[in-house]
Amino acid sequence: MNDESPVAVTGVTKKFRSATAVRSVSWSPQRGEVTALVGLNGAGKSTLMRVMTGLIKPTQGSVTVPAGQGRRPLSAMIEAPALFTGLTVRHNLRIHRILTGAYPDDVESVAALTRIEQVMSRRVRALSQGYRQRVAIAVALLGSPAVLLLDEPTNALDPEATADLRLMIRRIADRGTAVIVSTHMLRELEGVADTLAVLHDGQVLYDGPFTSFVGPPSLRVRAQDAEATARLTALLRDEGIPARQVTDGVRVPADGRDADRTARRIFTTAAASGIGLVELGHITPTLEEAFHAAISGARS
Ligand SMILES: Nc1ncnc2c1ncn2[C@@H]1O[C@H](COP(=O)(O)OP(=O)(O)OP(=O)(O)O)[C@@H](O)[C@H]1O
Repeated sequence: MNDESPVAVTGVTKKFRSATAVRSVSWSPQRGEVTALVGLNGAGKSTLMRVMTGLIKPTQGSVTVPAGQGRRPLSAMIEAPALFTGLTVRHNLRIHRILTGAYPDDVESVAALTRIEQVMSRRVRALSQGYRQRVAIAVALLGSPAVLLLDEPTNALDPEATADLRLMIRRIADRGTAVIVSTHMLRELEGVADTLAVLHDGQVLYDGPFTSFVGPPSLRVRAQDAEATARLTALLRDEGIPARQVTDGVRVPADGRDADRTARRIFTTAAASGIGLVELGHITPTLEEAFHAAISGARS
């Protein structure tokens, strides 16, 4: 764990009687960053979050949460928000303020951060799903937690409420909290999350910058037939071009300004050897392609 990580997960495995939900996960989300914890249904996201909160004990490994230096060390919203639906929003916040030992001023500051000031006097049961979710997050923010875990917070939200939530998550992280948000929808936190952690079958397959996950663009080359494709791949490699044969042709990494020059070299090499090209174009992998590639790599 470094100075920037307010929580460290070390070698955590969680076994249930019939399933291993989390396998040897080591992970340390960073202060001031939004981390998207992405995985298919059953990948182990909720279990990992529950272990991080201390709700369940790991079978192996440990979770270290240093003292919060005046802040609450860790707070979470997992499953349905625990709100008193017959009470007003302000009353809910005041009760949780006392339960968490937060400062009285915190009630107004979390209300401002989650933009719920205009519903403070309304009963929770009269609120829309989007506002209930905001109130639940406001409750979780009492005491300025160093780490905030949100488990599938956009479930049941409409697109507008989801967009609001994305902005809110960013604002919270910008105040120095490590915000970890689980979702099974890869694109949901694109543009908001700094870091992506891909969980599959209980294991972390990728943990790094969100923007690096898809990898660089490449050139897609298709020759007239399989024999020509294999020959072209070998010729390009002889020329020092890192060509890779794939099922539908040849891929050549091609980033930025070099891409056009590399494309011309491929064209010239093919023409000089009498290889007919059926296709030569740029491709940028999508998030989904990168995700499926990561998962199928783990399966093989
Ligand atoms: N209390 C439990 N007892 C037995 N098995 C469990 C328990 N909790 C989770 N599991 C199993 O552990 C695996 C991971 O479940 P988990 O709920 O952590 O995944 P998830 O990524 O949060 O999925 P989802 O997106 O569907 O909520 C699944 O196979 C699940 O059936």
